[in-house]
Amino acid sequence: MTQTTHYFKSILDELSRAADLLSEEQAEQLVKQLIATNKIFVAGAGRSGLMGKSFVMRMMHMGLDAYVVGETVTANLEQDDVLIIASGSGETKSLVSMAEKAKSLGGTVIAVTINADSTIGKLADKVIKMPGSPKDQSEDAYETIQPMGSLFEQTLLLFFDAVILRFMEKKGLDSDTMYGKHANLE
Ligand SMILES: O=P(O)(O)OC[C@H]1O[C@](O)(CO)[C@@H](O)[C@@H]1O
Repeated sequence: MTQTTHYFKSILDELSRAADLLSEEQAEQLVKQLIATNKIFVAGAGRSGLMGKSFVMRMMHMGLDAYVVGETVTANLEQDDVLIIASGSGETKSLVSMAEKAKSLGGTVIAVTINADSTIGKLADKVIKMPGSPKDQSEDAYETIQPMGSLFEQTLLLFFDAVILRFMEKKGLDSDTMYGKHANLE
């Protein structure tokens, strides 16, 4: 095994441990919220934002009215719409302001974060706690061989994909029906 494939397996081990630490109840609440909500917005900075984008794409494939905050084409957040904020630290400044704005507009804020006691965690109506180490690992005891927020960002991607599968199960969707909404001008 080369060193790179060895690292690959170590990352998988870390993700496997992360799966055991997720809350089924919090995940189920998120799925229920997606079913009940009119419009869904997802925000995140940097790599956390990239994972959020992939989640929005699948929600669109499932027929949900979902948007990436900051994209050129997005709707307006209205009363009772949901804003999902993905932030490992829960302290990214632009996302703190966004959470405050969404609350002032009557939206429901869901924080997906490592740090439930963070500024965004405290502002949120609901917190989905992710295991892992925040990008600043200097004072964190969680063990990972990966730099900064990598483990959180990978966990986020897999968690969101698992949420998609649960939503599909509840709504009787399959890959064929969703493929009907796949981009066909690419
Ligand atoms: O998830 P956070 O803590 O809001 O940080 C945002 C982003 O900052 C980065 O460290 C890069 O600037 C990314 O790895 C991370 O996704």
